[in-house]
Amino acid sequence: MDTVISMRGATATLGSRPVLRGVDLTVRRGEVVALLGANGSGKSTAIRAVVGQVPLTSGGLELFGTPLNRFRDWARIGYVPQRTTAASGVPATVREVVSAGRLARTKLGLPRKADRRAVEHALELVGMADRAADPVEALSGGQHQRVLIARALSVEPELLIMDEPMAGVDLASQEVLAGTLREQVSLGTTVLLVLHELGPLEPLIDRAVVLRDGCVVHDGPPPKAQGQHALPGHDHVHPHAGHAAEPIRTGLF
Ligand SMILES: Nc1ncnc2c1ncn2[C@@H]1O[C@H](COP(=O)(O)OP(=O)(O)OP(=O)(O)O)[C@@H](O)[C@H]1O
Repeated sequence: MDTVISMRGATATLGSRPVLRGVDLTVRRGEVVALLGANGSGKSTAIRAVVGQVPLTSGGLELFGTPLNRFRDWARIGYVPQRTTAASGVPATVREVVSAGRLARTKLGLPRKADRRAVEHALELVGMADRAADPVEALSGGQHQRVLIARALSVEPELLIMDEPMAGVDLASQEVLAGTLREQVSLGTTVLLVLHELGPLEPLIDRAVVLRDGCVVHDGPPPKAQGQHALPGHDHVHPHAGHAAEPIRTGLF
């Protein structure tokens, strides 16, 4: 099977802190892999390293079989960073934000019909087509997240990388997103996502990689959450929930 992501013995340091300490992460074509772990275990850093935003201090990384330093094919990858607002102070409509994602494909040429169609399709996939002309400031947190995911989908990526796509997302949006993801997976899209709990995505996950203190402590079937909730000391406090920081018990770690 083709290997889409191959990270070998990756180490990375942020400030003076070793955050990745020899991470092996393989994602094969068509797989859906969840990256799990407690707060601060290095999940975001690992996927930011995959998309070239955090340099590795040692180890190797290949994307689609090409070493990162020679990889140029970013339009094959859709990336949804850990939730920031899609608005970021710049007035823009939902369609403009999603179209910005498509620029990776248009290569700064004028958008063609196919590009416009891809943007509309991405909006439909996340159930936001009827809000296309609205300013992003007017959206709820969950709707923002749907727009960011539409932006990543607008490039029609072969590999979709998402950092906690369900964080701070209302139940209705969670269901829409789970459906969107299911459809992408059925089309053969490879997916790597950071999750703090499997939740509604559990049926889609082929494999889980669990990090602890920058090391992989599990790589295999997704851990069963049930029956482990009673484990002590395994709280995951979610910083992006948008309400008072209640520890969320994942039962996974
Ligand atoms: N820019 C930075 N400078 C220094 N340390 C950092 C920086 N960014 C992250 N860290 C630290 O690196 C460690 C790993 O962070 P990372 O965001 O990868 O963890 P995570 O598993 O994604 O956590 P969370 O679930 O809270 O998002 C944490 O201890 C964090 O405080």
